[in-house]
Amino acid sequence: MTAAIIDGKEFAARVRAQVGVHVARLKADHGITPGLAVVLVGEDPASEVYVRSKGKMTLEVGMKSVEHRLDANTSQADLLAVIEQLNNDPEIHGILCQLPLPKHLDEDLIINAISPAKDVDGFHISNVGLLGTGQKSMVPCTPLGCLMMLRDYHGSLSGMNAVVIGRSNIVGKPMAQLLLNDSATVTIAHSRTKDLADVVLRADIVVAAVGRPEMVPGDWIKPGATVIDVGINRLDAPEKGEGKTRLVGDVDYESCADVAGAITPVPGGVGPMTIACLLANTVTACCRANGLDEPEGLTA
Ligand SMILES: Nc1nc(=O)c2c([nH]1)NC[C@@H]1CN(c3ccc(C(=O)N[C@@H](CCC(=O)O)C(=O)O)cc3)C=[N+]21
Repeated sequence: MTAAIIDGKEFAARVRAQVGVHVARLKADHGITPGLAVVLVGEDPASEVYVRSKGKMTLEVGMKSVEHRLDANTSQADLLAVIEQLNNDPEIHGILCQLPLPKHLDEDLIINAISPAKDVDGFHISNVGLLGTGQKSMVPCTPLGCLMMLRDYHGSLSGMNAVVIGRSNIVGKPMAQLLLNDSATVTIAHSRTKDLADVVLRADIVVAAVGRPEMVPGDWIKPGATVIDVGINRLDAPEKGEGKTRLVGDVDYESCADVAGAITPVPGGVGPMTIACLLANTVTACCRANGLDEPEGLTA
């Protein structure tokens, strides 16, 4: 078998176009421009790529984009003051504080200082609790993007066996909640899981989110299964020339694509969907903040 490629880049462009329609409508009918603020503390190469791409796309869909770049040794009090200012700014509907933060800052405390209504990452404990109880929340962007692609490809996920590899608060756990809310049978596997190969072999849907380059080989994949690769790992690629790198996922693409029914590539899979869902969340947050009906199909 050769897997169908789930084109996240193309799907994300469609989501952004939808977002753009809603932004235009908010402006024309209500005089409101959705605004997204990104807070970046210090320099992290993974965050840099993301922030640049995100800022460009925020403007492309017609939203207001604000960036706060703070020094790596910014104090917790100063960072909290910036967040408080954004919480109180009526032109800002979404706030994203780039993770990871420098070690001297308490990540949980900072995330929970963001107003839950503006928490477009969906990391605030209040949003985590709402998602876990199946209530309306802000849904983390990466799992939301994965869910959109899975629903689009399969229609219903009801009764499917889904295995999520990875138990992070950012991807693994919320992904499992979303799959469960869509009535899949969900297993969360992780570094201590026994007989991981056998667990993954039972899956109709595999979501790999461990951050270990190419760790899932094709012989762990049930023939015809759908493979969603969340990993974005940068490896040295001396064969491409001195100092060159290449991006690989958490699954071994070649061998998995031979067995799977469908697979997301890296790059061009989950990554672009994450950014599109950030924009979608910002429009959703803006509508909720203004008591307006929120767009359909842009959240879980
Ligand atoms: N609070 C917070 N929320 C985040 O969502 C968050 C974060 N912090 N910190 C950093 C990571 C990283 N991240 C990426 C999103 C999209 C791509 C992406 O679009 N990647 C392209 C390739 C980009 C390239 O060529 O390097 C792709 O997969 O096709 C990458 C990385 C979000 N993050």
